[in-house]
Amino acid sequence: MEKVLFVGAGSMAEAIIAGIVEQDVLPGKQIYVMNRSDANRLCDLESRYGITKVCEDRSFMEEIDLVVLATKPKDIQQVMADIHPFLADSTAILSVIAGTSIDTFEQGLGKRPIARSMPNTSATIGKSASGIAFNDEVSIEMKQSILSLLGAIGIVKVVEEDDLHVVTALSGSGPAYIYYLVEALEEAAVARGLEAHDARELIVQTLEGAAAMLKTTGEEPSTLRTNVTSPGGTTAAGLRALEDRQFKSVIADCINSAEARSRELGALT
Ligand SMILES: NC(=O)C1=CN([C@@H]2O[C@H](COP(=O)(O)OP(=O)(O)OC[C@H]3O[C@@H](n4cnc5c(N)ncnc54)[C@H](O)[C@@H]3O)[C@@H](O)[C@H]2O)C=CC1
Ligand SMILES: O=C(O)[C@@H]1CCC=N1
Repeated sequence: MEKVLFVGAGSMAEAIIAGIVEQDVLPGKQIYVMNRSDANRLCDLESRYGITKVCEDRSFMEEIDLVVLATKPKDIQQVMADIHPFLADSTAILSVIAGTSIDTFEQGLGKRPIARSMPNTSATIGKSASGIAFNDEVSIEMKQSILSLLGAIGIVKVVEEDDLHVVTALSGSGPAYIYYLVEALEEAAVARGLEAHDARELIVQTLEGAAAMLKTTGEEPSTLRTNVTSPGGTTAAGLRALEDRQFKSVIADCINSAEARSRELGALT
């Protein structure tokens, strides 16, 4: 894969571009980026990542190997109408758009190789947790190229297309839940008298340590939780407060609501 065009230059596109450039998967100049408006945004990306910015000219498009669609779902019909006439038949599509189905892309862009994925913003530092599904037009070689592109920005799981809705709810939106947890922990700690700076460092290290324990020990989270929980101790008291407030049911509501919204967004496009 030599030339990749990003349509949409928002936070997700930047996270992936940053990951690709940082991991040296493609030189910046082979990454073309177009946006609806905001020329300053394209200049900014050009100066930071060395990408090639695209304005009115569409003649370069027939040389593009892969188009990454990174607009909001509501803009996709307009995007497809804009780019379809200029794409070569062999150009593949990689969507990162929440909800929108492969079927919708096939209707708007014709039967061609299409991958629908769901990365997350930790792509910026090569730590995305992405899901992906392919249509039947994607060759083995193209699949490998796309998987290595996404692999450069983190881990990738190939899933059934329908499961991308729950992947979106879990790991696409997931970083926001973790940041919200950090906010809540910090507010509680500050309310109990800790300096915000100290609280933040303690929380982030606790998250990092817990994630590393899960990865390196291979233990079940419930076992690791039990190891922390002394009978009659502080952790048991804290966990009891979470259970009293139906913590697991709140989290299930969170995932179910996000999944339902992904399906809704898909139906709207
Ligand atoms: N932000 C996140 O954490 C994640 C977002 N996504 C998906 O990525 C997509 C983009 O999300 P964000 O980057 O957060 O949104 P964003 O609003 O930051 O970026 C969207 C960009 O698309 C551009 N755009 C709109 N219409 C266009 C058109 N016709 N032609 C060219 N460019 C156009 C806008 O100018 C904007 O820069 C969404 O579909 C979202 O579901 C997926 C995974 C994670
Ligand atoms: O909130 C959203 O709709 C997008 C999809 C996953 C993360 N951000």
